[in-house]
Amino acid sequence: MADQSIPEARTPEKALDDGALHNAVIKEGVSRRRLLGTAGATGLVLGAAGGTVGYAARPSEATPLASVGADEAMFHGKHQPGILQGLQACGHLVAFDLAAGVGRKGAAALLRRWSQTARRLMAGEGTAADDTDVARDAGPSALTITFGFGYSFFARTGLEKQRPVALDPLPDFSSDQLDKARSNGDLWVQIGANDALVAFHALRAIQKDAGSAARVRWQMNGFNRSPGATAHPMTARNLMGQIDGTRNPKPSEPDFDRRIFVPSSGSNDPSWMANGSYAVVRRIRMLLDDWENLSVTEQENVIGRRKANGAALSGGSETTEMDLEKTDAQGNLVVPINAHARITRPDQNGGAAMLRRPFSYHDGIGTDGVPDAGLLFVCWQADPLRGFVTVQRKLDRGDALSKYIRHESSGLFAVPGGAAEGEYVGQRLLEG
Ligand SMILES: C=CC1=C(C)c2cc3[nH]c(cc4nc(cc5[nH]c(cc1n2)c(C)c5CCC(=O)O)C(CCC(=O)O)=C4C)c(C)c3C=C
Ligand SMILES: [Fe+2]
Repeated sequence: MADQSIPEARTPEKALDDGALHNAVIKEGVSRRRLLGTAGATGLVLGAAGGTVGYAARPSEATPLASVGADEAMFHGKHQPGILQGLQACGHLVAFDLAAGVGRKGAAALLRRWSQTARRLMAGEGTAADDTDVARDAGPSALTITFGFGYSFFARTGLEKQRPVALDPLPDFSSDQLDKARSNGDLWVQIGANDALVAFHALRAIQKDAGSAARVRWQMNGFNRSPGATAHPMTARNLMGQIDGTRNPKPSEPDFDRRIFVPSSGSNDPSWMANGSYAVVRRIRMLLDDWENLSVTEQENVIGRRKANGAALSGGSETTEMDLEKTDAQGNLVVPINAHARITRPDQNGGAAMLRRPFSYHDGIGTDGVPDAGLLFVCWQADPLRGFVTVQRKLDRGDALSKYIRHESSGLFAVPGGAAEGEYVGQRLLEG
């Protein structure tokens, strides 16, 4: 897999090797305002000089835990941040609906405010006014803030002609048990950071910026493993204990851009979506009591990969190609015919691929008496019909995993390309 791993030590603007997804646009540096003159800053400098430092052992005085705070993702760029960066430890997904009468002008003003806040906070600065101080003393901590538009945004702002066909509502799937109140929305914001206070600070700032122009429709909070928690960078695990993300498309693959990002020309998308991507967001509850009642062998047959190391059941290591034809002594397929990792493969789905970049969630015990926990499944693609929908249709027809999960909410959002210097996100739509 690779690697939804979160690297432990980074050099300035270092692009990680192919496996890593990807802090390619993360640069290491002491945040101007927050860290200067603090003990943390010293730790960071030591960390940068020291190269890779394993955190598996008990932290020593030289262990630069504070280096996590120094990681900074760029707000301006070809693509919005929060798509190519490695998984972050904390996340908030939040959808907003515009207030009645706000219209295109009000929406433009909101996106301008949000972009200014995102740029400042991602650089480790405070908000332009009335900062809450929640992230005071912390560095940027790899904060990313990503903005998207839902189907309903376009009618509310009189921009129907600019609505991409790709935003047409997702089809119903037979296994869906969706809560409409926690689905879709006019606007979507994804916040991720490697520090919980930094992420919360950003969430509050975005909410406050919304003012009376938009109200929160739904919000979900998630998490991933903290950077440095494992002895070496590795693919993330989910709450079922599986290594999850192994076969994500990699930026170095020749067709990566074509699969994940809308091209500048030659597609059916409106020009304002150039270099953008479509995010499908599904809150997927894991039926953990049922899952944990299975033996490890049964669990591995559901996925088609080993739980310990993510290797395909046909053998090898995590990155060894799965042998779909391999049979055991009795002639049975070693990777079961309905195993999740078999039937989701691009070569079983007409080439359909997506970049999965999820957060786990846990909201205590549900009213049904079992954990309200699972995956905030976020996947990115240039065309959701060719990506998510194709694969989910297949899963709906017979995925061994479906007995152990429940899709509880859904969203589809058009995420425009990154803002150039001096621009705000979505400007080409709102002022085009
Ligand atoms: C419609 C798309 C998908 C949904 C929904 C989905 C849910 C889901 N998946 C896991 C765990 C794993 N998924 C793995 C691989 C995998 N899953 C999808 C798509 C969806 N998953 C794809 C496209 C792939 C990769 C296929 C390939 O290219 O070979 C794996 C195996 C390791 C890996 O490659 O990541 C695991 C484990 C859960 C728990 C889940 C819902 C809660
Ligand atoms: Fe999956």
